[in-house]
Amino acid sequence: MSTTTTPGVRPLVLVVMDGVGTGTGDAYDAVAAAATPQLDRLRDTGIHLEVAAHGTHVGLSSDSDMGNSEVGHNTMGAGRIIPQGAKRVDDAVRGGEIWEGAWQDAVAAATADGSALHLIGLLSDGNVHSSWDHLMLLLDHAKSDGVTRLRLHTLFDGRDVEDRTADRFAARLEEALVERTDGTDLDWQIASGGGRMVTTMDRYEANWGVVEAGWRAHVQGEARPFESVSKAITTLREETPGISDQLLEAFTVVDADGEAVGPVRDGDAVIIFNFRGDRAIELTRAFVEGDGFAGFDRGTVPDIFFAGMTLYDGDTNMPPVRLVQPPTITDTVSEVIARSGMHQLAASETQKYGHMTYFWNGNRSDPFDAETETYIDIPSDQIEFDKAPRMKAAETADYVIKALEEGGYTFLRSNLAGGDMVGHTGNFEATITAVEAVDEAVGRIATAVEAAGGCLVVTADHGNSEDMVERDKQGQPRTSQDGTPLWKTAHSTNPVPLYVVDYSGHRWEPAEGVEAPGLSNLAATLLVLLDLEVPQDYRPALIAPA
Ligand SMILES: O=C(O)[C@@H](CO)OP(=O)(O)O
Ligand SMILES: [Mn+2]
Ligand SMILES: [Mn+2]
Repeated sequence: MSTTTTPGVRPLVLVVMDGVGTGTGDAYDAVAAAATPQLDRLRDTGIHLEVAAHGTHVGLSSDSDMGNSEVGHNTMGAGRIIPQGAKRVDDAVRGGEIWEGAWQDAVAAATADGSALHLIGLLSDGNVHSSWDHLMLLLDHAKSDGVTRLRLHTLFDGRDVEDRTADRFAARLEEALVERTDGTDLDWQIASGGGRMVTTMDRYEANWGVVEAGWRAHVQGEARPFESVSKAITTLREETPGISDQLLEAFTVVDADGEAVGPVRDGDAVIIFNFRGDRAIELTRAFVEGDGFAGFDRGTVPDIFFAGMTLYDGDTNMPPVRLVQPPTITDTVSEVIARSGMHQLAASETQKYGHMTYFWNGNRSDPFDAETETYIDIPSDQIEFDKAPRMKAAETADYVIKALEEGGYTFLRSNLAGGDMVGHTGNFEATITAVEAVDEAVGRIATAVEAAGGCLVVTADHGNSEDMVERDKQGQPRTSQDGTPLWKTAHSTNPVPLYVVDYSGHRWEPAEGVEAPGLSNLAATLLVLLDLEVPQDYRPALIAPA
């Protein structure tokens, strides 16, 4: 039996099954297709609720927006619905603040003799990391503010939008450029690009080589040369039939003499237009950090004006200059728990480490109280995740189980990444394996929580693996030309399960009259389970003493 540092309080364990929502149970639901005896057991023994994890429930603009890890973990940790992502930028556009300050400085740099404005980001309308509309607005304002030389560095998605649409997005962008430059002497061009999982958008320092590939392509103009972005996409697809947009090799667009059309030079202005930080921060650091930068050998770093769309890391104040200021999220649930003196553990593999720490804590990397909080980062594999779909589920469970056996922690939270990361590959069979590994890990944790006389809460941050096919407007599965399913790599708008099983003898029942239960109700639920006071502005708990 474990001893906890807070007498009389049993350990509370939260497991976030990343990207494991509740689907229809049809032939494209990898969660239903997987054998999940452990989750079935939880559903039968404890409280089972379904909560919303998308759209306005997590602070996004509309209920057609799928959930994602950033907003999901922010919302779970904050206990409130905070305006998020695209919506934050939309508000700044509406109020006009976005075109003041940093934007004006970027324009000033870019319109000085011979200089250019570089826009780097994800070419997508998925609204998870970037917004198509924001990019168009940047182009409009660059034109009205007199930016004559503009270069775009485009990362292909295939993850938040239908896969194998990079060519369509590139064509749309080319059209948008023509619309704005036709009949003018504006020199605006696409200068480089690549698939987001191999170019630039690494996260949590899992693989700096990805950022280095982007740096060579966007900044130095030294990646594989192509005469145009469309030529790059066609050729790379011919070389690897069926390749996902996420994996398209980094490239540089060159002119007839083989010269890169848009490397970043001294005096230029660079803006990363992604609003989400986890996959934008590493390239940001490569631009703004001094000699201490250790990610990779940058060569000569151009002396430029740099701005990000918004703040990507609150603790390190990165980037120091941004177009839109971020929301401040205070009194998050782990801050409240830290104030009570209870000890906390956060464990996750690298791919979701910042989700369980930084996003969970309202965009703050450091513990609130280093004396009482421990963060464990379990290194993720550096291969495509459908090749090793069990990911680090077992290892993550090992840490939680060991911590429970040794005692000392009152609140232990962890993330199991497989349902989401493998779901993003669009590989249905591998996603089933990933979900089964998650199920086993949850089962082992449940056994340890029971042995410790604790309480277990299991939920998810958004859907993904439970809906693995692209659908038409009527919700019918779409197929490729050869009749095979058009596998989906993106998240979903489905609800997620919430299981509460208390092995300590406390008895709970679902709280009555909670309106539109969602992820924002989790924090109060946890505080009630810990017998701590719930801050007044939190959304209510979903359980009450029976
Ligand atoms: O991989 C990512 O960056 C996003 C999808 O774009 O997934 P998640 O929100 O689950 O981290
Ligand atoms: Mn997620
Ligand atoms: Mn995801």
